[in-house]
Amino acid sequence: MQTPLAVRARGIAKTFGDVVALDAVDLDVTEGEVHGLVGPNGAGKTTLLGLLLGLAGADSGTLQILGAPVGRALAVPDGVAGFVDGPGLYPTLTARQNLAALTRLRGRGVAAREVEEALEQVGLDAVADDALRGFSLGMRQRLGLAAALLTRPRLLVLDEPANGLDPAGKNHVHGVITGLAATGTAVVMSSHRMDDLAALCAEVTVLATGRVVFSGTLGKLALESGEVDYRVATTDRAGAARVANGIRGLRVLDQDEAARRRGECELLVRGGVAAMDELVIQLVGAGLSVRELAPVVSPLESAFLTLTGTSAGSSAPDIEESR
Ligand SMILES: Nc1ncnc2c1ncn2[C@@H]1O[C@H](COP(=O)(O)OP(=O)(O)OP(=O)(O)O)[C@@H](O)[C@H]1O
Repeated sequence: MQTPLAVRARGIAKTFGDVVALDAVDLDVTEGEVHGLVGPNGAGKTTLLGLLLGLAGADSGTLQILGAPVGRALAVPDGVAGFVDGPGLYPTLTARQNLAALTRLRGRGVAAREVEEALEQVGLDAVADDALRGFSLGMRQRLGLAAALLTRPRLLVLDEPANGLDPAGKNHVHGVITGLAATGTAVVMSSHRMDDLAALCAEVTVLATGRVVFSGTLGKLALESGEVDYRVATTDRAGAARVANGIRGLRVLDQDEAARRRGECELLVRGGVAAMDELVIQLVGAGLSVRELAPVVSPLESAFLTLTGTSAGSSAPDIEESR
């Protein structure tokens, strides 16, 4: 039997004046799945999350949330919780008072014990009686998540939940998200961090200027990376470069200036996974050491840059001449 869909979006379009924020967007999220939304700034992630939260309506297309069609009225659909552009909280109230006020606003009585548990889950129990105005961005994000937890959502929608989080805060947030998914809650979250998505998401949707350019598992996304730059640490750079230059599908790139100054025995090569495998086999066969082989940019990030037509910032290193 197929797992029921928590979100089913088809052909969603949304414009703001001349700006096309979403164009023919499809999205499927199953119950119990953590689904990542990625894309460069302005790709349409927040707009799409806003539609899921009932903050705006689509211009066209169909949207079903938790099995019910979303109409034109703007309201948070039943069973949905979350926030975009940071949670709406009261700066003068304490963390605990904020949670109590928010649950009262939603007309749902919540036992004091539930509030304590939610604060504990996001790691804010020690600062429960501190006023929100002294909270950092990461602490506010965690309190927003605690408020969402209290509604016992079946679909949780989060806009860059890892924003501003220190490692301990990140652990709490990751723990909450995976815990909710394990009990059947669907989570849709945007993030600019591929490592967070890799840690949490089964599937991702990549948006670029309002269009879906990829949807599927992270394994499938990594395959879109094509050629990736790797650093090879070896004891004999010149010898390793000779071997690498003889391998089909592999290019030796100029060592960056900083590494050259440090006198590092590092080789920078560009190629696909098969060419990289061949390099290791041939280096070892030639009696040359491979102390380390690591991608300069992770295959996931590389796939993202390729699919969205963005660059890694610095221009691609020049190709080194064969010796
Ligand atoms: N209320 C609005 N009025 C006018 N334009 C808007 C509005 N909301 C979004 N846009 C535009 O729609 C496009 C998509 O914006 P959106 O905020 O959804 O992107 P995003 O992927 O969330 O970006 P970021 O990563 O920077 O948060 C952008 O060009 C943005 O300027």
